[in-house]
Amino acid sequence: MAAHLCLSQTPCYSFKPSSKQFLCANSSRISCSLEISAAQKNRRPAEEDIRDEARRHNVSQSSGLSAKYVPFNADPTSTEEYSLDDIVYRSRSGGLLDVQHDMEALKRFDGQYWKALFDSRVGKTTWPYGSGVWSKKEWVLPEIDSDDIVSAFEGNSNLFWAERFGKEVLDGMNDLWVKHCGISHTGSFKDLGMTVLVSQVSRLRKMNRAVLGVGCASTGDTSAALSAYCAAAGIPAFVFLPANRISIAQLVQPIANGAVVLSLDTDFDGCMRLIREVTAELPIYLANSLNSLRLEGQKTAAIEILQQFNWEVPDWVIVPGGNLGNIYAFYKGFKMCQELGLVDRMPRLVCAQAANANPLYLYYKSGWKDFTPVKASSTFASAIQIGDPVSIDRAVFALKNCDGIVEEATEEELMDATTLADLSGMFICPHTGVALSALIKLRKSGVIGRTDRTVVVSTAHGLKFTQSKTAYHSKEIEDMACRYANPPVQVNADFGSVMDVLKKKLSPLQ
Ligand SMILES: Cc1ncc(COP(=O)(O)O)c(C=O)c1O
Ligand SMILES: N[C@@H](CCOP(=O)(O)O)C(=O)O
Repeated sequence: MAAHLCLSQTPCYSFKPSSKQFLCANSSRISCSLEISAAQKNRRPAEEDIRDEARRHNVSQSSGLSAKYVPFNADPTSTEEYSLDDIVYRSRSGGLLDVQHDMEALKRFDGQYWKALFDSRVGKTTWPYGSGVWSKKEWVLPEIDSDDIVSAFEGNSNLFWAERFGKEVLDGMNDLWVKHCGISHTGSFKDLGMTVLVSQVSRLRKMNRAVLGVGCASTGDTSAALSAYCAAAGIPAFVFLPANRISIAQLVQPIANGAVVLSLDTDFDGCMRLIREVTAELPIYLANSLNSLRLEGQKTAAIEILQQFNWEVPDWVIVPGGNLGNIYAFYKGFKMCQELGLVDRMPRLVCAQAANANPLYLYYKSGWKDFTPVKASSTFASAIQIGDPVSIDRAVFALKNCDGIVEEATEEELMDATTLADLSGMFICPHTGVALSALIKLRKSGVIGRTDRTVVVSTAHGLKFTQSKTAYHSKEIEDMACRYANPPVQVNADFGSVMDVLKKKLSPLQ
């Protein structure tokens, strides 16, 4: 069982970090890996589940590693800090918080060590490392007990080579990838952050902290993830949704998972204001990305991309932005990999917004001079219909520090891009369409080169957004040409009529 201790588990602190000793550690891990496969031939006893098994193997703490809350982008002389077991979402000055890891402790292990450790965990069922998030536990919540973790083995999502879209829509782009974060437990990238937040809540409740439930404002994906993870852990969930502004598929998710669903006659920004007021008054823990814990999970998607490229850095990563937590999470994931020696540079990030909800784009275009929240109008990319993003400061920091860019997409552009992606074999959400539209523009202007390795982050499953796809293919959208619509053909159920239709379809192909 020593194998579990040193390979699947945590850095062993019994050795010191000289390069020679690292070599020893690494070679001992290799021999351990042989032992582990022999040991795994024996299944765990029938009465044991995978949590029990992890406990028996003592697959648990990352001794010596730690993390805390600090004010986001604080002055280096600041001494303000909080334990992750505190219930705190804002700094004393009212600013954002950030989870700060003990980088010196993490640096006691070199980049090779971390790469080997993370790679060794992919695709296994070992609790909790079978999750793409918890396979990076030491960089996420190093101090949480594995017993407190609430996970659906999220992450490890497909990095899809968008061969046909790249070649045909983008004029021969041959290194284009779509990171399918939405092909996930609840159908969006929010699972990555929610497993971390709900796990911490589970820990706080065991510590008898006053957390009777967890709540969020949502445009549909945060609420779905929160409800599912809370249901899995038996924790009450409360979700505030803008009435008539989210898809039916998204609305039904929290209902089905037993959350208390409040449908409010306001937009997302109004729901966000309300949940902040409510969580300040009641023992309900705030689950929106204002809570920096969420971003610790979301950042693992960036680490996973590097891992999937065998630790090579792509040139560009394009992320659709709404409340703007995710763009910072990606930055943070890439930055940690650079600082800890897993890679030697950063990709350039692009944040893509719907033109109908574009406060970050306007700010960027003003040369970062003038930020004004906007009243977001209706968009098919409904999950990013946000005019007053809580993580604006995080997003600006991220973009400034990686030579980033902000782009926008009109309704027609984003729906056309979504449809073209679907026609090339994907089935994406409109937010991914926003990111692809940004890519199309940046390719056309030559900012992104034909051979640049580019990753587009797909944030939700297309099946949540069938209403907009149906409207497009039925050419029912006012003022939109719906150029790529592919409506079904109504045809009489007799051989002659069917043959007529098929011959017409085949003739241009001959
Ligand atoms: C599907 C989808 N894509 C993109 C986003 C944008 O993410 P963020 O709010 O972190 O900018 C959201 C949520 O806002 C979302 O639900
Ligand atoms: N798209 C989000 C909006 C809220 O974002 P969050 O990351 O702050 O929770 C949603 O699905 O609700």
